[in-house]
Amino acid sequence: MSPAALAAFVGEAQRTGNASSLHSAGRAARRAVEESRETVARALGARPSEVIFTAGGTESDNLAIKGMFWGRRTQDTRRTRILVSAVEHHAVLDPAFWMAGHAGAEIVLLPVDGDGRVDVDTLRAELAEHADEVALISVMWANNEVGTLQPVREVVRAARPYGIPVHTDAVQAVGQVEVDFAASGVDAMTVTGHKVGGPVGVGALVARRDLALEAVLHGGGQERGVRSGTLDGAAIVAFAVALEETVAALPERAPRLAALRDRLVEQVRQAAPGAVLRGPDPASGDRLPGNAHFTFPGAEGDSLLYLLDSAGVQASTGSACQAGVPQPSHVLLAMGVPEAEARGALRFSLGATSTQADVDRLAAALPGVVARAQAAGLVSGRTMGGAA
Ligand SMILES: Cc1ncc(COP(=O)(O)O)c(C=O)c1O
Repeated sequence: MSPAALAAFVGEAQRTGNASSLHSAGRAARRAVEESRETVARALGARPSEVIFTAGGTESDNLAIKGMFWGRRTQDTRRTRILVSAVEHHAVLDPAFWMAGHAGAEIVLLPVDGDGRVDVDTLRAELAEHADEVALISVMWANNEVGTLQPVREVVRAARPYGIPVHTDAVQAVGQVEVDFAASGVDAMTVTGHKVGGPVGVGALVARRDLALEAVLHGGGQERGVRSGTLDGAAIVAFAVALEETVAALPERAPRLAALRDRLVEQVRQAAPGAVLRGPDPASGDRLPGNAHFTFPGAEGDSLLYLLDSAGVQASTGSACQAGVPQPSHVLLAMGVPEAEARGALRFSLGATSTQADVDRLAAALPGVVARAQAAGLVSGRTMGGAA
């Protein structure tokens, strides 16, 4: 957490009032929450009344997918289709598929190109044929694995003539690129605290007031009745402080991160000549400035991750485990990366505290780490090209 966010968190946590209570301590807590709502709205180009506080990105995505589906379905029972990009985070994909199993939804996965960019032509074709059956569209602002910036405005333009609501998961985008809710034209947008220097376990769904959105959490009727539960004032206040700070620092940070990322890409290519950069060309401007993602032929992502960790470098594979077995990333598979290559994936994320020294440490460790991971791959038989 950023020092300012931490200080705000601690200060607010010492308050005794509950933001739903009417006594003076409660009213003071309520005021702090409402000021934070204004701050969050200002930072995201939204109105305060559009900000629904939640317990983070996963909850916001679940509220968007389930709440928009039910909201639309209630108005028109023919609307059973949920259109989502094939590279969404599991916090979007899993509620969508859950709705298929439990609420009669039909999921249409929108394909992506080799850089992970959603194919808007497929979306247009789908809408031309089935617009009356579509409940909602969800396409993320930026991909969390390969950093691809999605054509969200084009998605909105395609959807608007049919009046179909669009949700975007902007968890990764906020603080890395300019995000303006009103200008984007989307109907709902997910953000989370821990990606902007705030606490974990807090976030928001920004949603237009005229969006049909059913509650997922029922109870005390907080947050305009769509998200019941006593508000976590300390987390909300700290989230607002961090978000404001992060957005204000964007003009300085984005070019600095992009330059550092470009050097990282260059140094990784020199240190590991077989490494393949995945996602858009950094020079295209279609990629998050703080993201670099590679596959390393013949190596397992998990081996690379653990070996780098012991060299003091933290990276992420982006893939999930099922029954203890690492699965290749659905994002890379959707981009057409062969499964064997997708197994050797590593994502490097640069943030506010990243430095050239971090990149140098990675470059110094990489040749030995890749050689050891490839040797381990040979032993386990999980090598590129399916040897053994
Ligand atoms: C794109 C995206 N969506 C949703 C989430 C989930 O957010 P949270 O961890 O706040 O639940 C993440 C987490 O990193 C993410 O990267």
